[in-house]
Amino acid sequence: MTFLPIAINIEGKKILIIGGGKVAFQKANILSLYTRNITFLALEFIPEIQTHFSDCVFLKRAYKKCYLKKFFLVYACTNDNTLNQQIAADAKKLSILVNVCDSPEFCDFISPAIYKKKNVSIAVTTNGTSAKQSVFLRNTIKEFLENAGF
Ligand SMILES: C[C@@]1(CC(=O)O)c2cc3[nH]c(cc4nc(cc5[nH]c(cc(n2)[C@H]1CCC(=O)O)[C@@](C)(CC(=O)O)[C@@H]5CCC(=O)O)C(CC(=O)O)=C4CCC(=O)O)c(CCC(=O)O)c3CC(=O)O
Ligand SMILES: NC(=O)C1=CN([C@@H]2O[C@H](COP(=O)(O)OP(=O)(O)OC[C@H]3O[C@@H](n4cnc5c(N)ncnc54)[C@H](O)[C@@H]3O)[C@@H](O)[C@H]2O)C=CC1
Repeated sequence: MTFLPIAINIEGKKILIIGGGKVAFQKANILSLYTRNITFLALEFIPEIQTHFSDCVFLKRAYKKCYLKKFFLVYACTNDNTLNQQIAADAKKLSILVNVCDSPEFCDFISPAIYKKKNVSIAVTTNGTSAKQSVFLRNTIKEFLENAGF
């Protein structure tokens, strides 16, 4: 796997999160540092998502390929590994960039661990190999910068 870190323009672009559990909530929380243009599609949503993202769009239904149309980025965050891989295959056919929460090798892009302050974003990735290490490094950098008065 080789992932190039880039910063992508999402102004006016719609983002779809498929899944309504803890991982979907985590992805949405990070996305919401940048946009509220988020649609959730799942059979069930945890209450935290419904409370914190009440201004977003909710589609309570089973996944079908046709729902991917018109989205710029898609996050496959269901608890069904086969379905997540199917979503990745469907997105690729439609030339939509996809993140798959349980299979880095199927990701067009991965989610870094982010520290954001105003226009500055510091993003750490491990090329998809260890989310835990990314989180540890992000937290260490954040603490360092906060202690330095940034
Ligand atoms: C490849 C990637 C794809 C992607 O999702 O984008 C991926 C994949 C996987 N994560 C797994 C586990 C966990 N992930 C987290 C948390 C985060 N994961 C994130 C990113 C990424 N995770 C991408 C790589 C980024 C890189 O290159 O380093 C963060 C940084 C950003 C975000 O999600 O937005 C976010 C922190 C958000 C924050 O704090 O801000 C925690 C909780 C924690 O550590 O705090 C655990 C439990 C750890 C434990 O308990 O051990 C598993 C095993 C699943 C299983 O089978 O159980 C896989 C699958 C696999 O690796 O095969
Ligand atoms: N990348 C990451 O940061 C992490 C990834 N994971 C992986 O993420 C997966 C999801 O974890 P959780 O959010 O905790 O799961 P969860 O069980 O809380 O939520 C799963 C969601 O998928 C939805 N879903 C299932 N089948 C569906 C279908 N056919 N159509 C539409 N929606 C459907 C459910 O309605 C539910 O909202 C886990 O299986 C795990 O492998 C786990 C931890 C961290």
